[in-house]
Amino acid sequence: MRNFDLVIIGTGSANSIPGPEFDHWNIAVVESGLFGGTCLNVGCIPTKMFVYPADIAEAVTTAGPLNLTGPTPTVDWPGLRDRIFGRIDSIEAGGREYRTGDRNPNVTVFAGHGRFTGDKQLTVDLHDGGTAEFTADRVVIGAGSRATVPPFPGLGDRPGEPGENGVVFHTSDTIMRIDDLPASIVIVGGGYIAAEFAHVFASFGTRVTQIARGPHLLGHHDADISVAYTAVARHRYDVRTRTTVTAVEAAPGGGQLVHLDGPDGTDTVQADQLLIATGRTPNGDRLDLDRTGVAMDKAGRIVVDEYQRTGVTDIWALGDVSSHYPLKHVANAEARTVRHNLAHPEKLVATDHRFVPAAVFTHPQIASVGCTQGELVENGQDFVVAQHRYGHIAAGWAREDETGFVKLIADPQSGKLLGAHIMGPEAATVIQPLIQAMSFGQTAAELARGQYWIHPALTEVLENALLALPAPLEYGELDAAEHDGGGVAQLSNQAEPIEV
Ligand SMILES: Cc1cc2nc3c(=O)[nH]c(=O)nc-3n(C[C@H](O)[C@H](O)[C@H](O)COP(=O)(O)OP(=O)(O)OC[C@H]3O[C@@H](n4cnc5c(N)ncnc54)[C@H](O)[C@@H]3O)c2cc1C
Ligand SMILES: NC(=O)c1ccc[n+]([C@@H]2O[C@H](COP(=O)([O-])OP(=O)(O)OC[C@H]3O[C@@H](n4cnc5c(N)ncnc54)[C@H](O)[C@@H]3O)[C@@H](O)[C@H]2O)c1
Repeated sequence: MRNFDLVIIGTGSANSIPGPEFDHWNIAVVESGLFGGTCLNVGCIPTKMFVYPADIAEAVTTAGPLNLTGPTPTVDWPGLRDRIFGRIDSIEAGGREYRTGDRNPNVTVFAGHGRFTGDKQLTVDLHDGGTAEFTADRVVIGAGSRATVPPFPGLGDRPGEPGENGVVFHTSDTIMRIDDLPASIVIVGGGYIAAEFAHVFASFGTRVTQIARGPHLLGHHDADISVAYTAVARHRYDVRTRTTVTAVEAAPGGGQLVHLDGPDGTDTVQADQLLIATGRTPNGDRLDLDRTGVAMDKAGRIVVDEYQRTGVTDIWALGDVSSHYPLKHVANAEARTVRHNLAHPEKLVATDHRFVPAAVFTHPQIASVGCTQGELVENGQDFVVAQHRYGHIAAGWAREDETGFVKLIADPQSGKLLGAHIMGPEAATVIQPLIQAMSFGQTAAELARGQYWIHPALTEVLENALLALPAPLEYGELDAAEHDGGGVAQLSNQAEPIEV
């Protein structure tokens, strides 16, 4: 049986591991799907390529307060879709060609589903019908995750294809490739994917109904953000919270009938398309891990330590298959850790998971880093809070922004930030100085006054929020700091959700 120095399962972030330092190793790369993984093919990149035109359509159609009125843009969906995937599909093909071609003579690509058959022994069910069996000195598992589809009555198990009862549903894997812009869509789920696609379709003029079982959308975010975001979303489209799907059936005239049970009783919504966005499941359960001794936790994630080591020597895991943070920038960071540790087993480095930021590219954008207020209350940790509205800085006036805000949470003793939560224009970019301050140990006061803030840029909303935080020395003397322009500072547990 052939032996490889290294076997890599999955070509998402793990595909960045084979580099010049491993040119003397025989490496097997196993990929069952599209080369480049989720982010490139069905995740971050295509979704954001849909979000950007959606942002423009939304801005144009809601520019009345800026004294701009005009026709609603017409969306050429097939053109938009083909432009996006024309670029992505060629990158996918180029990535596959790069690894299989002459430029990587030490790499063998196996197109098929890999799984363990023994201790560091694997088999691949090849797409061409054969199998490949080999052993490995080292294995990197970067097998990612897949869309979770709940067993709603009437729902089949193959997205994008009619079930026996004629029902067609989509996941994020298939919805971006549909033939036409739907007149109506039901989106099930209250998380990231639902928020981003609801924004895309609502901006393009599709009638959106979003179904969430919790009381608010984006329920894992800081409560002020999820309450405020839910209110904004309700102004844009039909949001049904505390609502569950009881059954789905094909509508007689085409489309789907989605039966619901919510606070006002039962209801049925008919829509051209149905998108299920109810979370993702790590793919470790499809690797026969018990054959090699790699453990998974109760949520199905492969258990790794801070060096990305599984419990089995020389088997590593990274990204969605093992991470508590299923985000591309985290998968990439974990891949860098594994790459270093494979090359320098005597000098291991750990992945820095201290301050993992995330953004939801919906409307308005949302970005966060660190603890939520709810987590701090639960942990009994002391904190101070400050908020500042975009509408109270000049860049917010320019936009007539009425909903955006920054919420900062800080440690009253050290003056360092514990968490930051932003909803508003360019939140994913605006938050970066806060991530930097937290990562490098700067205090809120140092960040606020140790640098210039360009006027009149969006980042002034951070400057004002930072200044609204009580300084560590003032802690205990202050119960509510007034700050010009609408910021508020409050001691622990006194922060009220801001109203929109
Ligand atoms: C719609 C959507 C939007 C997203 N947007 C963002 C975003 O804006 N920002 C962000 O940070 N994150 C985003 N994410 C999350 C991000 O895409 C993932 O966290 C990231 O891609 C995970 O990378 P990975 O390398 O762990 O796994 P993947 O990229 O999923 O790679 C795993 C690969 O392994 C292959 N594979 C699995 N099992 C096997 C097997 N047994 N044998 C062979 N091959 C196998 C799969 O085919 C896949 O190609 C988004 C996700 C989705 C679904
Ligand atoms: N911008 C980004 O960074 C970005 C964008 C998209 C996805 N992602 C990543 O992908 C992951 C998956 O996204 P997602 O939106 O599918 O998951 P999510 O965890 O963000 O949200 C899942 C939603 O589905 C609901 N849900 C779960 N099971 C359900 C059921 N049986 N019935 C009804 N509702 C149910 C949950 O209550 C939640 O509202 C995210 O956690 C995130 O890490 C990131």
